Amino acid sequence: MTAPLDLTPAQRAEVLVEALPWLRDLDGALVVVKYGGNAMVDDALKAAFAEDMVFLRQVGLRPVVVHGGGPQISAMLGRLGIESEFRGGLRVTTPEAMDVVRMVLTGQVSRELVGLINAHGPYAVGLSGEDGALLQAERRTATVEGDQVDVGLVGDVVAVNPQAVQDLLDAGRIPVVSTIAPDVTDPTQVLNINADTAAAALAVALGARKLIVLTDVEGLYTSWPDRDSLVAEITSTELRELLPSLASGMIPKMEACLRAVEGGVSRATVIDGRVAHSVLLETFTDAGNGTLVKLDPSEVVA
Ligand SMILES: Nc1ncnc2c1ncn2[C@@H]1O[C@H](COP(=O)(O)OP(=O)(O)O)[C@@H](O)[C@H]1O
Ligand SMILES: CC(=O)N[C@@H](CCC(=O)OP(=O)(O)O)C(=O)O
Repeated sequence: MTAPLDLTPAQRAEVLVEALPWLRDLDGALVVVKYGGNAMVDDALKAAFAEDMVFLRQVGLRPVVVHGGGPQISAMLGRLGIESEFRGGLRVTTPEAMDVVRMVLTGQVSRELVGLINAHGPYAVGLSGEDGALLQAERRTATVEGDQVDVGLVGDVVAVNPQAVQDLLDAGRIPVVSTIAPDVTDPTQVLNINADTAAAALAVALGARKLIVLTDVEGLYTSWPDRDSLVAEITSTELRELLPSLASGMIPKMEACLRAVEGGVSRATVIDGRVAHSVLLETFTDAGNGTLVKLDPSEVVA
């Protein structure tokens, strides 16, 4: 590996020293990292993401990866000639589409991430919400212009049994979670769970210190697509007010951040997965990046 040529030795040392308080503060911290399908666009970026997970693990954090794969599912559905549409940010999931969702998430996206991480050693183990009864879900509707609409086999997580993930963490592994979950009323039926939603539920159940959501945009824009409206930090109260005005893809993402901080996760951030090593920058530098969601100070229970 070559050293960055545009930094002097003193500047390089400065970067390392800047990480020290963060390394100290986050020693042993459980961090849920949601890797969105739109941020998995480029092989070099995916390899950098895998390196970041191994880095976190190596310096004493406990990363849990929850991956998406929306564009990858859409591509496979297209190849198979199965129509698909999103309503209120959620894929309308027929039984036929559900088979494809499960196949792509657990058989393709998870396998690829596990392979990239394990290029560094035997760290990653893939599991879905079905494994070890990790997740249970119930069917949900989507909100479209204030109305509740049926989106088929789509669920919301209602119960998490985090033991399977804890066991892997205790064994020094990096769990890589695919967001398929059995229906709580009929465990033989699986449901398609939005990965942002599942990541938040898992972060809360695991008592995570941080939720980091990687996407393909710099962060949250309060009046999208006005490029001047990017927010560095937002409180839960401000976010609750803003949520109804948000557009499709950002709704589940920001709802997830809100749900995480309301559930006791100290920090939830949405960061730009198109930037190589964005997780390291977010975790170990003072500037951070993206949008940080924090519980309103008035809501913090002492
Ligand atoms: N207010 C907003 N701030 C930022 N991005 C927004 C906003 N509203 C809509 N978007 C869109 O949401 C997209 C991210 O959501 P999505 O495509 O579902 O990502 P992912 O695959 O990472 O889950 C961005 O690329 C952007 O086009
Ligand atoms: C219900 C629902 O919409 N599920 C998503 C699951 C994958 C996902 O969330 O992927 P991203 O994080 O890449 O968007 C879907 O079918 O696309």
